[in-house]
Order: sequence, then structure tokens, then C-alpha cells
Amino acid sequence: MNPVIPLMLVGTLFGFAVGQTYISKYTGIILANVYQSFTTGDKKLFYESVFKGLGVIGVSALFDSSIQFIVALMGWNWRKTLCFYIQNVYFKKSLFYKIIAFNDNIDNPDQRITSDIDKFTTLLASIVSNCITGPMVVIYYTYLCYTTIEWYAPLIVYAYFFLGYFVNKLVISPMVSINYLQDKLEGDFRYLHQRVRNFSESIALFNYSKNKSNKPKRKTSDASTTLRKSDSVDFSEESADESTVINRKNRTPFTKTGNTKSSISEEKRKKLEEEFLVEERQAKIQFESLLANKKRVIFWNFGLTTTSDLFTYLSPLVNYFIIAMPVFFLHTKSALLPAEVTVQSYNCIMLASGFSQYINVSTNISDLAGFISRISSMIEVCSKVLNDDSYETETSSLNEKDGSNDSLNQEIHVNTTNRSIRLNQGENIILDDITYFTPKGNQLFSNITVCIEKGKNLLIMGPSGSGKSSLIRVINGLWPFFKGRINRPESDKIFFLPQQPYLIFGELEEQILYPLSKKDKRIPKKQLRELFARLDIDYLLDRENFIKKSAQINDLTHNWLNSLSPGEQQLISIIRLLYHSPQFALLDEATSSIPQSLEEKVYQIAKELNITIISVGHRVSLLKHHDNLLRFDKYKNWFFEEIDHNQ
Ligand SMILES: Nc1ncnc2c1ncn2[C@@H]1O[C@H](COP(=O)(O)OP(=O)(O)OP(=O)(O)O)[C@@H](O)[C@H]1O
Repeated sequence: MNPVIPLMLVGTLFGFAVGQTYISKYTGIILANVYQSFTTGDKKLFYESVFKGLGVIGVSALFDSSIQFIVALMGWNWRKTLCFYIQNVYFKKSLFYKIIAFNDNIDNPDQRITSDIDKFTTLLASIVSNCITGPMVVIYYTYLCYTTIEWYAPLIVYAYFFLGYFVNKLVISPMVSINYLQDKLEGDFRYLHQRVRNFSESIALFNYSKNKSNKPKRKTSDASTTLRKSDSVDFSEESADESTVINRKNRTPFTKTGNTKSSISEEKRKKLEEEFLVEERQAKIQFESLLANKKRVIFWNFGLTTTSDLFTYLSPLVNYFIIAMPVFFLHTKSALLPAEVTVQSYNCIMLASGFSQYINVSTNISDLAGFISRISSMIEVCSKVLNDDSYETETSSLNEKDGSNDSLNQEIHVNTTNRSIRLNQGENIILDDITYFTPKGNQLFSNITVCIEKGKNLLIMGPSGSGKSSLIRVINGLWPFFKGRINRPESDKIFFLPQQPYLIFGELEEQILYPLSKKDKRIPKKQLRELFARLDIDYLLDRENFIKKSAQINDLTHNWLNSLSPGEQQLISIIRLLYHSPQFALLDEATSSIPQSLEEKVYQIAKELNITIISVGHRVSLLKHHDNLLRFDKYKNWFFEEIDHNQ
């Protein structure tokens, strides 16, 4: 991080704060002159004061807006630094996956990066600004109060401020944990709705069938089963909104927010369970918890703002008390001139305002503490996971310059004495005595020893949840394994296709280039069409061209891909594999949504391209495309056998 820009910003802010503090003194003097002109009837003094006032107030306003501008820039700059820092770590060594798969301490990492950092840096910048301008005002007006009144004037203002500070502190302490919880609940609530958006079609389809089965039997006329007009209207109403009409009946309005605890009452939960769709119910339960905690935040905030406002509003009375001291209590003066009162009062008010900036800071500290806790725990977990060897299966790549035989099977990284990964030049993948677990520590399989030679496809079959995909994750390096040795080519020689295809934001060409991008490489139009034509989906290129030409929407290339069928999506990711032609490909049920005829074609093309495939699948039709079978059973036994194609 380059510290020059933040330091320059803080320096500029300091300069503006000095300017603003200094010029503010003249506002008091000008006010005093205006009052004097009233009491003496001096018209010239009046005009002179108003004219000077215009200049002073104009410059003051400029200083004020400049300070706000610098504060906004500081927030922007800190956000940039912090966000890039966390992003750099987050995307390193697939940490985003590891945090979600292996760590339960970080809820909603996306919210922490996208929203919490922004709020934190904005708030921090305004607090820093208050901390710079506050002391300046306090020091300067302590001096002015002392010179224009007496030594006791600043002392009384100081005592008043410390009283306010301690009262506020009592209220702030419990607010930190409440604010922290609120941020978490907001993130969970947003995530829930995000899931509804992502799975909107599945949810709608499920609820359509649910409502159909729940739908009350319609009355039919005794005489005939033909529908009367009123029946048909009734029917259309029931089916019009498949997910809500039935549930809207007897719906309880959610206007009450329940108790102030973060969870909702059992009675309400039961009611929700009876009346609403699963997603609607979950969203409402989540929202109820959020509202309950928000109510606590509002109540505590009320206490905090009441005490801080009370101290702010009472400060003029304290000032008048200070000014009255020599006349009514100390009897050192018989009376004060109006201009004298104006200047003294103004100086006391400014001193109090310097302190009230601290009180404002203290009201923001509880919010700030919540953000600090969420962001720092994210950074802490990121660096812990990043530096933890137990998550690590690969730390460096093979030295390609060294082509000696020794380097072919060079031991790259040894995490513990009993497990290691070796990288080779691509001749095979060997699993030697591998024992692996789920991230939650449940053992999957022990002592697997398998050699996947180049050119000999391997099929992994077994019951659902037995650990087939997990083995792919272990080979890939996503999951650590407990014991054994893996000897495999470097990551760029192995390609992975998951069951759920991953399409990026971008054009079809970019889908195929991924994980490369257009900046790295381009695919000639002819080659792209040939690739798509081989798997009979070249019509997608035409569709994309049509959408591009008609330019119906700005981000057309992103949106229309979401509406592709699962089969089309799988075919696009298969084309990606064929285009990249790696030495090995790990296909995790990656052809499950395409017809068998196309599946056959895929394996045939892969053979032509010398891609050795390790497939995970359930279809018996897959057997004919593979040479070996790794079979899992539900008793955690594994069997490695050669597939006899003559049977
Ligand atoms: N991130 C995770 N944390 C904890 N457990 C997990 C995680 N991912 C998978 N598991 C568990 O590990 C076990 C093996 O999962 P895996 O995905 O390997 O099954 P599979 O054999 O590929 O199943 P399927 O045929 O249904 O795809 C399952 O019990 C699963 O619930």
C-alpha cells in the first residue's frame, strides 16, 4: 500500500481544519460588532460588519464543504485499499471455497466485502475528521475562553464534557454486540432472498405441484360435471398464482415484531409453518428475527441519542452560567456589555461544539466496533486458512526448466510426514494409499491405491454421498487428505467439469476460453462454429448474433445464458474442455443432462484429442467409454477393476 495519498489527504484535512478553526473566531467578533451597531445606532459599523460577515461565512462554508469532500475521498481511498487487500487474499488458492467449506466462523463473506467495508471506511473517515477538527477547536477555544473570560470557563466546559462522555460510554458498551448481530442478520436475510432469486424456477415449480396436491376438491354439480361460469372463474383464481393464492387465505399480517429477543416466539413459528411456503416461511422467520434485533438497536440508539442530545442542548445553559459567574456569583463585575456577552458566549459555544464532536464520535463507535469485528475476523480467518498447512495440498509448481528424470517425480510439498503431493509431466495420476475425510471430519475412504495411466479412462461409481466427488476434490487439491501420496500432473494439465456447469458473465467465446479470457487469447469465428457444430449447438451462436444485432438489452450476453437448458449449459462446458484439450479431465457427472448419443460423441472426441478422462457417474452406459472402474460401496469398501468390453 502506498501511504503517500492517505497521508496527503489527512494533511490536507488538517490544513482545512486549521483554516476553518481560525476563521471561525471572526464570526464571533462580527456578531459582537453587529450587536454593538444596534445598541449604539452605528449604521456604518452595521454595514461594515455585514460585509465582512459575508466574506467570513463564505470562506467558512468553503472550508466546511472541502473538509467533507476530503472525508469522502479518504473513505473511498481506504475502501479501495482494504477491499483490494481482502480480495487479493480471498481469491488466492481458492480461499473463497475453503472459507465456505471448512470454516463456520465467517457468515456472509460477500456481505463483509461488498457492504461492511464500505460502511466501515465511510464511518472511519468521518470519525477521523472529527478527531482532527475536534482537538483543534478545543485547544483554540480553550485559549480564547481563558483570555476573554477566566480560567474557570474552560474548566467547567471540560467537566461538563467528561460527564457526558461517561454517560454515553455506559450506553455504548452493550450496543457493540447488538450491532454485530444486526449485521449478521441483515446478511442472512439478503442471502435467503438471493437464493430465492437464484432458484426461482425450481421453487415456483415445486410450489406449483404442492398447491395442486393441496388444492381443495372442487364441487361438481350433481347433474353434470360441466363447469359453470362461476366455477371456472373460481378455478382460474386458484391456479392463477400457483404459489400464493392458497396460502393467502387466513394469512396473518406481519405487522407486529414479536418480542425483543433475536428469535421469534414458538407460537408464531408454528403459525408460519402451517400457513406459508417453505421459502416464504423461512424468509419471514428470518425477517422476524432481524426486526426483533433491529428493535433492540432502535431502543438502544434512542437511549444513546437522548443522552448525547441532552448534553448538546444543555450546553448553552452551561455557557450562560459561565458568563454569569463574574456578575452574579463572584461579584467581580457589576454588568457586561452586549458585545462582550456575544464574544464570550460564542467562544464557550465553540469550545462545547469541539467536545460535542467527541460525543458524536462516541455514538458512532459502537457501529464502528461492529464493523471492525466483522472485517478483522474475516481477515484473521483468511490468513489462518491461507497459512494452515492442513488445508494445503499444493504450494508450488514443478520447475519446468529442469527436465531431468529426477524432477519428473519431484516432491513438491510435504505437509505432514504421512502425506504428500508430487507433480509429474502428465504421464499418469497415481493415488497411493489415500485416506480422506469430509471437512467436518467424517471418514470417507481409506487406503485407496489406484493408477490412472494416460489414455486409460477411469469411471468412479458408487452410492450417492459415498465420496466420489470428494475424491475428485482431493485429486484436484481442493480438499486436503489425511494420509497417502498423490502423483499427478500440474493443475494446468488437468481440467475439471462439475455437474452444475459454471457459466461466466460473458459471450459464448468467453465461456469457451474460460479460465482464460479474451485478453489472453481469441478463438477464430470459424473454429468457434466448428466446435459448437460438433455437439449440435451451433444454433446458440446464431442466437447470440441475433441478440447482439438487435441489441435488445445492454447486458444481453450475460442474461440470455441463464435461460439455457441444463443440457445446453453442460454442452458449453464440454466444448470448453475440448477446446482446452488438457491431458486429463475430471468429469463429475458432467454429461448427466445430455442425451446418450451426444455423450458417446463427447467421449469419442476426447479420445481423438488424447484427453484421459476420469468420470464420476451413475449411468451404466458410461461403462463402455472407460477402461477401468473404481467402485465404492456403502460399507466404505472400494474396488478397482478392469472393465471387460467383450461382455
Ligand atoms: N463441504 C462439505 N462439508 C461437509 N461435508 C461435505 C461437504 N461436501 C460434501 N460433504 C459430504 O461428504 C460426503 C461425500 O460427498 P460427495 O459429494 O463426495 O458424494 P458423492 O459420492 O459424489 O455423491 P453423489 O453421487 O450424490 O454426487 C457426503 O456425505 C457429503 O454430505
